Amino acid sequence: MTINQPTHTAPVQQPVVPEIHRGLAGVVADTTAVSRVNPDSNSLLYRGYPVQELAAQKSFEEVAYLLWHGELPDDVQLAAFEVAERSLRRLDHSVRRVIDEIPTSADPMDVVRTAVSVIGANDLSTPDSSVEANLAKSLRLFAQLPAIVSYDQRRRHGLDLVEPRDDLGYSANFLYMTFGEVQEVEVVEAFDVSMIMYAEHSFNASTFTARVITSTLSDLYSAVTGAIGALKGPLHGGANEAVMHIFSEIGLGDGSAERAELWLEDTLAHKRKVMGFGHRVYKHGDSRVPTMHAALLTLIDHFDRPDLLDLYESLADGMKTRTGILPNLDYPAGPAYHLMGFDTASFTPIFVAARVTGWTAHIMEQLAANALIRPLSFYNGTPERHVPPAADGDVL
Ligand SMILES: CC(=O)SCCNC(=O)CCNC(=O)[C@H](O)C(C)(C)COP(=O)(O)OP(=O)(O)OC[C@H]1O[C@@H](n2cnc3c(N)ncnc32)[C@H](O)[C@@H]1OP(=O)(O)O
Ligand SMILES: O=C([O-])CC(=O)C(=O)O
Repeated sequence: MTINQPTHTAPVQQPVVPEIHRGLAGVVADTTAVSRVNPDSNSLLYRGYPVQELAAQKSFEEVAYLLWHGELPDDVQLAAFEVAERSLRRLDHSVRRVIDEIPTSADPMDVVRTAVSVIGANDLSTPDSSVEANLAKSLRLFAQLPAIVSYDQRRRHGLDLVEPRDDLGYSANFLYMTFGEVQEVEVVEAFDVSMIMYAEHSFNASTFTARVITSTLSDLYSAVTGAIGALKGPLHGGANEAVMHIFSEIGLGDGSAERAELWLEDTLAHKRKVMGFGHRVYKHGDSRVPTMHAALLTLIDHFDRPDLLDLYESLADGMKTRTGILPNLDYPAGPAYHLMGFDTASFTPIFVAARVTGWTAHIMEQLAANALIRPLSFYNGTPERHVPPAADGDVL
């Protein structure tokens, strides 16, 4: 085979390097009406409502409805929504069978990701991306994720699945399915607040992943599955678990403040990151932290765990003094889930159960005015070169 090689020897023009936004930092990629993160006023609005007001006055179910429909439900709409959600809570046998096939040593995020994938594979309406079908799928995932997360925690501890109760609200039922008993109202309320805080946060990495997948006109379950993969990483959702690992490494109890100081000095000296601190968008503190911090204080009081508060505050104070970097939502949320009785590996799956509301709202928004998401890259690899001509007699 003869290959024509270029014969011209014109000087190679060095391409001009365009402005590159690594990590897409500071890039406004699209519009959204789902939420507004304002780092200047340190505020977060869901469909216009401050998240703090929603946490104080509304349930997670009402917030899910708001994110999907753009308005809070009235009493009739809420009653219908609750009936529908409660009717979908039970895990399908085939999903349960697949979970049972996964070793209990698996990362629970892999279990959740797989279970969502199976729900999608079983759903005959998966290819239907109409608003009605996608709302139904969003509700199905919202209703079933508590069963997946709670059952996976239980089986890791050798316990049987607890069937859902349809006389309990979302959060009370989630805790009931995890612990087999109805939890006290302070605990249920703190959990509900955490779900509202975690529900939505504009174009974060996992939501953007969901929007990228949706932009190819793939289905909602595929987009959520991809988003779960993005959330798993410790720079994103995985940080709530990492906070608890740091606490275990430092050790609770007498002298924790001194140990935290030494641990921090060593960590920063080795240029390691302290998980649960810092944020791409907020540079003066995460708008959600005060509300979640208050919920954590209620739990510390409820479970009489001042030791946890000592460590929590000394690490936050040390970070502020040494680096000026403030906690993000994962910092109070991790210890809050620990106090509620969740094992650490369940923390990021709980985040999935909350964020599925925001992800699916964005998926529907993306589809309503779709544009394929496909940015450019600047090539900095080996300059153009050519495969040497084959020697006579070479056989391909
Ligand atoms: C719900 C959520 O997903 S919230 C985020 C959860 N993630 C975490 O808690 C992980 C820890 N935090 C981080 O890694 C970062 O703060 C991120 C990834 C969240 C955002 O960071 P970015 O905007 O990409 O900034 P970047 O990572 O470049 O940090 C800027 C500087 O601050 C430092 N910094 C940022 N966060 C931290 C931290 N948690 N610990 C120590 N140093 C930090 C970086 O080392 C870097 O320092 P340098 O300029 O000397 O190299
Ligand atoms: O917005 C982000 O980059 C991360 C975050 O806080 C979230 O997803 O809740």
